[in-house]
Amino acid sequence: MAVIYNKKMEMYSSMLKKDMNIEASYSPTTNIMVCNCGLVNGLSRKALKQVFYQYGEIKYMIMIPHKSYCFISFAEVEEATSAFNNVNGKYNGLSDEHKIFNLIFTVSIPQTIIKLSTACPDGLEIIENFITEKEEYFILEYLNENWSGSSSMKHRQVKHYGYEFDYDHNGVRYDTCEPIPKEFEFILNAIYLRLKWRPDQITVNKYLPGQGIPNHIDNISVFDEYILSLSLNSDINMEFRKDLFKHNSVFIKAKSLLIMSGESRYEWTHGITPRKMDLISTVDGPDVVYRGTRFSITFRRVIEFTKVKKDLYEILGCDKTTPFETLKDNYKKLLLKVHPDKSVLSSSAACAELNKAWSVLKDSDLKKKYDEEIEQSDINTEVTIFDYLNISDLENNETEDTFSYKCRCGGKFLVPKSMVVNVDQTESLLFPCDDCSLFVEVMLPNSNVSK
Ligand SMILES: O=C(O)CCC(=O)C(=O)O
Ligand SMILES: [Fe+2]
Ligand SMILES: [Zn+2]
Repeated sequence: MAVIYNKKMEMYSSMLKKDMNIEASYSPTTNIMVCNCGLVNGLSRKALKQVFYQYGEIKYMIMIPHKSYCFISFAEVEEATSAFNNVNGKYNGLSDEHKIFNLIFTVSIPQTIIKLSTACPDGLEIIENFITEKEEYFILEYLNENWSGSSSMKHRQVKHYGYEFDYDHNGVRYDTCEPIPKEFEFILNAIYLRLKWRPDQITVNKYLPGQGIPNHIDNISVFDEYILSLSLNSDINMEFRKDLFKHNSVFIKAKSLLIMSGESRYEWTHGITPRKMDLISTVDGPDVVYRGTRFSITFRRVIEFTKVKKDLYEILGCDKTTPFETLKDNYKKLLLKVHPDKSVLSSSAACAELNKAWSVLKDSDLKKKYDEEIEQSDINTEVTIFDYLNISDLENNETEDTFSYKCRCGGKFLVPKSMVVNVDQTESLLFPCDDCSLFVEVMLPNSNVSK
């Protein structure tokens, strides 16, 4: 029997020859190419099998990443012939864009199983089943019930706890933000057991199928060395990129915890492509899986205020004594590295930081002023105020001569009574936490300061 292909099918066969160096066959073989459906348009192995299994013993299904065709191989020519006659050009029961397959017989099929790169960037760790199904359900229930107050970004919804980013001041503030709910406590504890690290800022992202998050590096001057993400309700591919050419797609299952530190946190961007499905590796070869609604909980720790402040010289990799020409060279080199046009690694924050440093240090007057400021800054270290309090806010149960107040870090602010009771002062006083770098400001009774 000779098979006659129309013009369109002839076009597919010449594409096949060009792409894969595989010949179309004008008599039946065991091999069939599905010309118009493949991984790139979301055809899964399962759907392919569903169409063909009834015609005989399927030997291979070859799916090729990023291609709109695929191959199926039967044990016998008769089986393939029957499949061809029943499926080609006919409604096959699948939905939408997959409902009609155009087929050709081929002399052979691609031989090498195409593998997706599964290497992880250094410093990236994925812990599968970090929480149980029950715990996942519990958190999802909580999030769904408490989702009001979230803000809609272009491609997802977000909600912050602990601290939120203040775009006006390019820093974080806790006073406008909901505290971390106690429902998350068991996760924080499990994280602490593992990393001896306790996050204090949480972002919950909600992605519908087709939504994603642009490639980015989490702000390095606000958050410290770990960025964690717990995935809920749907698996997903996260894209990691470094320089222009390094790209890894990492498949992240629901209930798993992603830990970014080291290179993966500081040198690779991460992002989620807005798509309804993902390409994944299976033991049989590549496949597609469809996304559901996904929640992710990102855990971060805010760098205490004093650490955030970076010396302008440090930013340019120099010091006070570096000659002007070297400063200028460094600035140019570093800018190339972070500039959005030059590299996917770009972070606009890094770019802005460099420009800020250079705008001051290139100007001899400003530089002189800045040098004087640094000398002064040992004396005027800035502090972060955790809360403004009246004496009545303080707890009286510490010791006979001391009030106390709980810090969000678990530590305490200790306030000697002698400093605040029956004192003839009209101002307020600052008291440090005994465990972290935060302060409370206590208004004295005579004070007129209202905040
Ligand atoms: O959804 C995720 O897993 C990642 C979220 C993320 O990168 C972020 O919130 O910074
Ligand atoms: Fe992130
Ligand atoms: Zn504290």
